[in-house]
Amino acid sequence: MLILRPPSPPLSGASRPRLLPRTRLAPLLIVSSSSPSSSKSRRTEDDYHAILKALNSNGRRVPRKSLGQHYMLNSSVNEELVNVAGVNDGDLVLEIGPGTGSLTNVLIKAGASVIAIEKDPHMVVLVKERFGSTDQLMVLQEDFTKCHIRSQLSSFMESKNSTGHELKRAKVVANIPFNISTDVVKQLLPMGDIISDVVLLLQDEAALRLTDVSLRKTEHRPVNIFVNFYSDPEYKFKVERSNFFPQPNVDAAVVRFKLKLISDYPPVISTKSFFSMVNSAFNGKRKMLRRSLQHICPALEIEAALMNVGLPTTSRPEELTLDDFVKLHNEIEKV
Ligand SMILES: C[S@@+](CC[C@H](N)C(=O)[O-])C[C@H]1O[C@@H](n2cnc3c(N)ncnc32)[C@H](O)[C@@H]1O
Repeated sequence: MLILRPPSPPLSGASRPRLLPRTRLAPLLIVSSSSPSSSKSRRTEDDYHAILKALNSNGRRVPRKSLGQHYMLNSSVNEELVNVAGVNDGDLVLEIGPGTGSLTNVLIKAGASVIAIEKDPHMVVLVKERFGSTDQLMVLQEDFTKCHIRSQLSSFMESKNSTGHELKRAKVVANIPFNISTDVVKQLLPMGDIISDVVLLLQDEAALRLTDVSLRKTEHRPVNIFVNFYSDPEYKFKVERSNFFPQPNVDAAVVRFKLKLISDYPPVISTKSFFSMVNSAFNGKRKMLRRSLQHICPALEIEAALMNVGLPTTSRPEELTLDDFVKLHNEIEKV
C-alpha cells in the first residue's frame, strides 16, 4: 500500500472566501500498490483555497448538484490520474467537465493538447480565463452526452496531422459527474481506433462493478460483457469522498480502460446482433438461455448450440464468460 499525505488544510474562518461553506478533507488517501507515483505531498495552486476562490470569483455560485459538481481538492489525485494515463508531451487528451481547471492544469503541464468539454457556461468562462494564453487547450461548451465526440476528436486530429505533427491515438482523462458514467463508458469504449486509454474518476461502486470479471454474481451484467469486449479494464485506486468539494455521499475510484484496437475485438459475426443477444440473455433474471433466447431460435437449437460450444444446456447468462458468449453467438448465427 502506498499512502499519500492529505492535501493542504482548509483556511481559518477569517480568511475563508464568502458564499461557500467549509468542508472537511480526507485524513488519508489510500492508493493501491499498482499506483506508479511518488508518495510526496505537494502543495500546489489547486488546493481548497484556490478552488473556493475560483468558484467565488465574478459572483459565481455554489456548485450545482444536477451537474455533479464535486471539485477535486487534492492535487495529488489529479497527478495520479495523469500518471495512470501515461500522458506525455504532445499527447492529445479529451477531458470531460474541466470545472475550475485543476486537472486541466496538470494535463497542460504534462505537455498535452487538451480538448475540454464542459456543460456549465460559467465553468467554460472560468476555465477559458484561466488558460487564456495557451494554444494547448480548446474548450467546447457542450453536453458530453449529446455531442458528436468522434467527429470532434477526428477533426482535431486531422488538423494536427495536416500541420505535419504525427499524432498517436488520443487519451481521455477526467473526473466526471457520476450521473453520466454509463453514457461516457458506452460512448468512448468502442472508439479504440482513435482512443488508446480512458482514465476516469468514477463512483467507487461503479468502478468495482465495471472492472469485475467474476461470474455467478448478480452484478454480472451485459455492461461487463460490453466493457471487456472493447477494453481491458483495471481498478487503480480508491479516492475517499472527503477529497472533493462539496463532499459527495459516496467514495470514488480511478479506473483505467485500455481500449482494444478493432483488430483485437473478439471475432463475432455481427457486433450488433452479438450485443442484442447478450442483452436478451440477461433479460428475465435467472432464466436459462434456452428460454431467454427463444425469440432468436427454438429452444432445441439453443441447447444444441450450447452443447457444441461445450456448455451445459441448462446454462444461465451469469455463468458465461465473454468468450463463451462469442462462441455461442457465432454458433447460433451459423444455423
Ligand atoms: C465532478 S466535476 C469535476 C470538475 C473538475 N474536473 C475537478 O476535478 O475538480 C464535473 C464537471 O463536469 C461538468 N459536467 C456535468 N455534466 C456534464 C456534461 N453532461 N457534459 C460536460 N460536462 C459536464 C460539471 O459542470 C463539472 O464542471
